Amino acid sequence: MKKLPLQKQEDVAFVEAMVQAEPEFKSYLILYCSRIGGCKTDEITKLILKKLFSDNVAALYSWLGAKQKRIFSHLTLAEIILYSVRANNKNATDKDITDSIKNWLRHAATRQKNHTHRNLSLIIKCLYFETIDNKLGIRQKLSSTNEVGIQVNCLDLTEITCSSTKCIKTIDECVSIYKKELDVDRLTNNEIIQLVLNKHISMYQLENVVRDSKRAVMIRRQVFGKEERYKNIFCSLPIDNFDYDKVFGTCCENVVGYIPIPLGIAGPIKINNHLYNIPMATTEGCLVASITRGCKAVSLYGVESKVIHDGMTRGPVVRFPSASRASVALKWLQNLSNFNLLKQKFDSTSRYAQLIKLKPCIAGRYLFIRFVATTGDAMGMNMLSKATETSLKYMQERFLDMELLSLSGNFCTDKKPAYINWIEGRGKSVISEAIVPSTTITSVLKTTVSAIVDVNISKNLIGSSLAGAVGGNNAHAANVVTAIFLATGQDPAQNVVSSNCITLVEPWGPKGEDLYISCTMPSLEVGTVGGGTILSAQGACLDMLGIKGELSLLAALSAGHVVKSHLKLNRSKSAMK
Ligand SMILES: CC(C)(COP(=O)([O-])OP(=O)([O-])OC[C@H]1O[C@@H](n2cnc3c(N)ncnc32)[C@H](O)[C@@H]1OP(=O)([O-])[O-])[C@@H](O)C(=O)NCCC(=O)NCCSC(=O)C[C@@](C)(O)CC(=O)[O-]
Ligand SMILES: NC(=O)C1=CN([C@@H]2O[C@H](COP(=O)(O)OP(=O)(O)OC[C@H]3O[C@@H](n4cnc5c(N)ncnc54)[C@H](OP(=O)(O)O)[C@@H]3O)[C@@H](O)[C@H]2O)C=CC1
Repeated sequence: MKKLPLQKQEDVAFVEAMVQAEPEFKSYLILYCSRIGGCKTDEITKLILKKLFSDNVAALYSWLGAKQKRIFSHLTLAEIILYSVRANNKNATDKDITDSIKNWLRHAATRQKNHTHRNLSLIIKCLYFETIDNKLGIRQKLSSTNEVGIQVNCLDLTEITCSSTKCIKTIDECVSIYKKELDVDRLTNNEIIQLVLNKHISMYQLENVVRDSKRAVMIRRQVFGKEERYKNIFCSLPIDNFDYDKVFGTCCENVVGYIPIPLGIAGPIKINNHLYNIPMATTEGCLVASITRGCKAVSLYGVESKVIHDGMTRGPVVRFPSASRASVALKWLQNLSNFNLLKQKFDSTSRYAQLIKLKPCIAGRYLFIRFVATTGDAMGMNMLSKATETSLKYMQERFLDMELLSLSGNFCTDKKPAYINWIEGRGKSVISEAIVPSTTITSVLKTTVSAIVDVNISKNLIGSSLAGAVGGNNAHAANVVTAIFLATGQDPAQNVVSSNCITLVEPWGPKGEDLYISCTMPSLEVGTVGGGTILSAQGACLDMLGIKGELSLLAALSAGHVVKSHLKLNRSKSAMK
């Protein structure tokens, strides 16, 4: 077996012999190389070179044999590269391509020195050869190759099939294969695209149909890419190095790639005597710097933080024939033994969700019931929805005239500003406090206690109240909440309610030279299991915080960051001076 990238001169000699002896193998390699991708000529060329040659072997070559190296331009592989690059970019000239090759070969020795283990060898089973050569119509020719087969990445092999610009089968044959066998293993990507374009397969069902998430994403991109206006879009949208299996059916539909967001680390910050670094995904320059300065400002005494209440909510709306019937149901709900009956039903739906409270509210013949429950380490919205639905079914057995209008009656309230969350709390209710010594106020924040207090009163208290803000008595809690939510796989839309925060500051100490600051956040909707936390990058950020399975800490941490972020107020004040 040989592996790509080729590691030794003997491997190169072997493949050279193969491509010269087996025209089909040469075509196969061209297809393989032309699907490696890239946008500009230099990038395409280097990606191909990187897939084919290790730095070890590349260091033995120069384009024309200079420095007594082997002559790369004499290789049939060089011809294959030129051909494959042009297949990607028709405008690529021989000079552009050879310049890229020369340059890449020239630096091989340095790369080799710097990254001895960088070689990303792509391994797969020879089994795929059979599938692929069938698809390409090469058939048994490569069976001899199997003994010596080059190992390549199965995904790349799949790409090869899609690279074919023509359909080998007619659309009717494709439909027949798809319908009869209900799988598309025998179809090339291009043939599947034809099935999508002809509406035999829904775009969003590709994962189910091809049973290979990455292949589905690639096909979808190609379908969209057929539209002139999207032709160049996908060059800038990454596709690789992402676990699409985790996404499908859980995090997103109709997936065509992912959006990279810069991830910064703020801190460290001391919360309840532990030091944390804070992962923040943001595109707002200055934010991480601001939070890091805030963390520095409270580093002497650290932050004390507590979760004072825990309860995720779902508030359905039901309707009765009359207000008086609705009031009977209201009374029924207020009875403790009925609560316990409902709780039994509610709790039976999950190992973790536990009903702790019901808050009914009546408006004419409409009854709103706010179910409040703890949800273990999960944010809990799906759990609440499932458990609430089961509880309501039980209630409907008691109240045959009860009509369920909506499982969410906006009395929850999820993803909308609402006083009920501000007053009653939702998710984790967290308080955090810190003391900033006078010396820090001067040296790190470069302002005064009175200036900070002044800004906090005028802006966060008076200004926000004049504006009629709900939970907006702060400077930029949403900045911190959202950046941490994105980094750690929380539901980003829940920044609306989670950013509720009131920041309070006072002069502190015998002479009032120090600053006391607190942040109260009644509705942090966070989890360390479920939702986007299952994705590996987001999981890694949770690992950085060391809080998987210890949710209260995340809540505390978020609040702690906000404490720090609010110290940024001094900066505005300085600027005003
Ligand atoms: C899931 C559906 C769409 C099914 O809807 P359905 O009608 O059962 O599905 P269908 O199989 O009959 O398909 C109908 C069409 O939906 C689309 N469709 C169907 N499936 C897909 C898919 N996989 N990917 C992409 N598109 C899809 C597609 O256009 C399809 O037409 P077709 O192309 O087949 O002719 C529907 O039940 C729905 O919209 N549910 C609501 C889900 C939702 O909005 N979730 C957001 C989270 S809830 C939340 O965050 C806030 C909340 C709820 O708490 C706020 C509150 O308090 O109100
Ligand atoms: N449905 C809706 O209306 C809304 C849904 N969402 C979305 O809901 C998702 C989050 O829902 P959520 O309910 O948090 O997550 P999940 O739907 O992923 O539910 C959590 C799952 O993890 C299991 N679990 C395992 N270990 C634990 C543990 N230690 N603590 C808690 N649960 C554990 C639960 O078990 P078990 O099965 O025993 O409960 C449950 O199956 C997000 O994707 C969010 O975007 C957001 C807003 C509204």
